[in-house]
Amino acid sequence: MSALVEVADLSVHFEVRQWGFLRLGAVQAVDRVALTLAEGESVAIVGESGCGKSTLARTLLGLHRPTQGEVRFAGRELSGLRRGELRAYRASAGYVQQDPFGATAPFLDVRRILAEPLIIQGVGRDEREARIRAALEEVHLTPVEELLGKFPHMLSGGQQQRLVIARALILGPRLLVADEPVSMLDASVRVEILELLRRIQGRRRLTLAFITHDLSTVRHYAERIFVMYAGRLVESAPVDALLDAPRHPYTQALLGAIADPDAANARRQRELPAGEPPSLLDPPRGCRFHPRCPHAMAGLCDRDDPPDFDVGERHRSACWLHRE
Ligand SMILES: Nc1ncnc2c1ncn2[C@@H]1O[C@H](COP(=O)(O)OP(=O)(O)OP(=O)(O)O)[C@@H](O)[C@H]1O
Repeated sequence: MSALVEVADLSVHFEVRQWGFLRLGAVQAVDRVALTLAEGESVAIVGESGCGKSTLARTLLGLHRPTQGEVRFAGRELSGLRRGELRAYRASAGYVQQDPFGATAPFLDVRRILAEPLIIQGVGRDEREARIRAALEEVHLTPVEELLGKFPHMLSGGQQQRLVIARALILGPRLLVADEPVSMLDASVRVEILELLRRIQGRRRLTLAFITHDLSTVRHYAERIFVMYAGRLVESAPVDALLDAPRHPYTQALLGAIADPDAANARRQRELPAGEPPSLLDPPRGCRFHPRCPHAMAGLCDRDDPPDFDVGERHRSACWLHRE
């Protein structure tokens, strides 16, 4: 499989200022992340709230500029794109946000919401109408005729997220970034929306980056998992290897914290280690997980940054435990 997205040594830091001028420091939301997504691959990026998942996702979409490092899409570096090229890139990369309610303008009807990206790309009226109808069919927002004139507040939460998905797909992207696409929805519609995304991903051979804090759902929706902690990528592996034999102490703790309904797995129900993720304004030296890690080695983990170690087939873990 050829690479579609290549991220190298990527850092995204946000300057924090008081009264607009006094520099307090920088939030290291994403720090020295490297990853590659293959064309047609479905991956999940997981981690606790505030670990930098959304910042990474938005940087893949060209919405944040890297502080350091680069993001390449189909071989082209995003920060080197000119305005017209960036517009073309936006057509290649769809975005499904967490909050479907806030993602659409309340005063536009469904037809107009879906027409907007097509108008920006200069698509003519007849073709627009045909593509809008096809998009609504694809996400099962039917009967199409009835839906076209509705406004977002007339739709249920699940219907609104289908609309957001239709809009993300309408320009025929090669990459779809879905940031916690079901976390604001009722439990009853979550599976439907996840199934829909999976079917569309398979049918269109899309590269799907699925951002979530919920490891319990990813087995069904991703081929590979990337685990983030405090702005860093700490482990990546094919989904079965990561869920069945996690190697990084943070992933092990995260998995242990999942309430697993399967009694055979009840022994895995542990708590995350005490403490909070560190402040990204002043992250700990060495491994960022070391203050919470049960295996932390004094003089090493609190001093030196662990590199990525190969611990299996396409399985990498950034932990000093693997150094032999
Ligand atoms: N524009 C910004 N300016 C300053 N700090 C920011 C900005 N955007 C994000 N951050 C900070 O960067 C860190 C990572 O945030 P991010 O939203 O990427 O995490 P996340 O893992 O997606 O969390 P959540 O699941 O809660 O959305 C947080 O500390 C957040 O406060």
